[in-house]
Amino acid sequence: MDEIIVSAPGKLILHGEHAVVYGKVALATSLNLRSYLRLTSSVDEDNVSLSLPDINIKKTWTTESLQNLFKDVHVDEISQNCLNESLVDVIKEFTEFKDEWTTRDLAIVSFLYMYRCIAVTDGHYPAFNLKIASSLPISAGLGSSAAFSVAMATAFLILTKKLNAENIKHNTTEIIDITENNDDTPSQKKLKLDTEFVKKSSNSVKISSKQDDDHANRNHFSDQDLDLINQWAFISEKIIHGTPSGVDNSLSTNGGFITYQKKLQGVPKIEKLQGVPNIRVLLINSMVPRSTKALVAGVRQKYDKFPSVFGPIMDSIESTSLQSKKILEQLAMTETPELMKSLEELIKINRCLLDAIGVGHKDLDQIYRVLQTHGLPCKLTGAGGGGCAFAILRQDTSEDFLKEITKDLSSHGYQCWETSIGGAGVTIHKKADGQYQNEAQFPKTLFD
Ligand SMILES: Nc1ncnc2c1ncn2[C@@H]1O[C@H](COP(=O)(O)OP(=O)(O)O)[C@@H](O)[C@H]1O
Ligand SMILES: C[C@@](O)(CCOP(=O)(O)O)CC(=O)O
Repeated sequence: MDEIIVSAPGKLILHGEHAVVYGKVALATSLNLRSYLRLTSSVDEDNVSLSLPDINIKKTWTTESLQNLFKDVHVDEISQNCLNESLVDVIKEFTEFKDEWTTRDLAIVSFLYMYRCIAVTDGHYPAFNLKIASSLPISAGLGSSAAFSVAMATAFLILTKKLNAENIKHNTTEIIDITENNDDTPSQKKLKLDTEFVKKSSNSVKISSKQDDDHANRNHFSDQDLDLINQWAFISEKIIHGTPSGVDNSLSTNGGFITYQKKLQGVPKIEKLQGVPNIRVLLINSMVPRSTKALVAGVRQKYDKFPSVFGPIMDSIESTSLQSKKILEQLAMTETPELMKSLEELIKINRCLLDAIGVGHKDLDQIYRVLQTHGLPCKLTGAGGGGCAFAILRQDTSEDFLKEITKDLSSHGYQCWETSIGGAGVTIHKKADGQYQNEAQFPKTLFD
């Protein structure tokens, strides 16, 4: 069957979570865990179907019902630059989760919003099946919502040919769409899907890490395409999160290593770091689910109550980002015990700062204690309140040492694994020899 498959990575914030919401610099990198989106032509050609197996959601709407829903929305009210709150309200009313809004429900609102704003063009409502399945743990601080948003924005932009035309060959797969009749025949209009991208090395995104070269080779978006994807993904993040800083979607779009700073006015400052060393990272999942939206709102409340206390803490968190960035740059030359020690010290310091703003959790404390007995400092990553923590491993860390740590952590019910970082951002998976590139990494549920 004709299809589009795209994927977008999760992220690891090394330093700067929460502070980044207040305009401070964050230091972050992409993960090798990704969310995969598969868009196929609809068997029942009047339907739009959404399948989100990771959060147990399956929904189908007729294109006619969606047309009715959005009949009063004017094109000039739609833009990737700002969230249309009244459109969100219309969708919330329609989806019937009227009282208790969970983040999970907001995935549907975000889908319908993006469908209307990107997939509908010239009053034409396309029918299709869309599925998103992730190898990322959801709501664990690794940016699953951003990966979800980036993958969705990209697929809709491809579907409607809104990405840089120079980059796209219009000769590949096709999807059947019967909602628009040509002449008097109840005909099927064939909508071309642009799944073949021509390599354009002059403006393709630069991957700063030495790792994950196969991902890097698949990424041929222009900077302009990436900006458009990122802008739309940010809108989706706003629906799911409320007040995101934009660091997660920027990283999921671009991949690699970045420093990110939100500006109160104007575009955020994103610096792509080049030549970052091949650092080893251990990820630990506390298995405690939490909501970024609730945690960010909780910090905001306390910040507003005690600005003179929270302001300097946010400044200090920013300093951990900036100092660590400098160390990473030095590490690119050579790994010395002193530099590794400084990186570890900053991790310990920031962990205390994050505790001070109230985003710790007793299971995270337990993880810190277990790793400390092995001499490994670690900190939470993402919004905290549970979710994931990470530790940086020295290059000579042995397998036996890692096995011991894993055993210790799993005896407390925590998962841990070494992960590779700095890989490619949003990627289109093309078929070669009857197989998709990196198909082995796709979650099984993508094809169920
Ligand atoms: N694979 C997915 N399928 C469906 N929804 C997803 C998926 N990944 C993320 N989401 C959306 O993002 C939300 C999780 O976002 P959040 O709480 O910020 O956690 P994270 O730290 O993983 O980004 C989910 O509740 C859902 O709305
Ligand atoms: C806490 C914060 O800095 C990061 C949240 O990351 P995550 O959603 O927990 O993956 C919020 C933000 O940057 O929007």
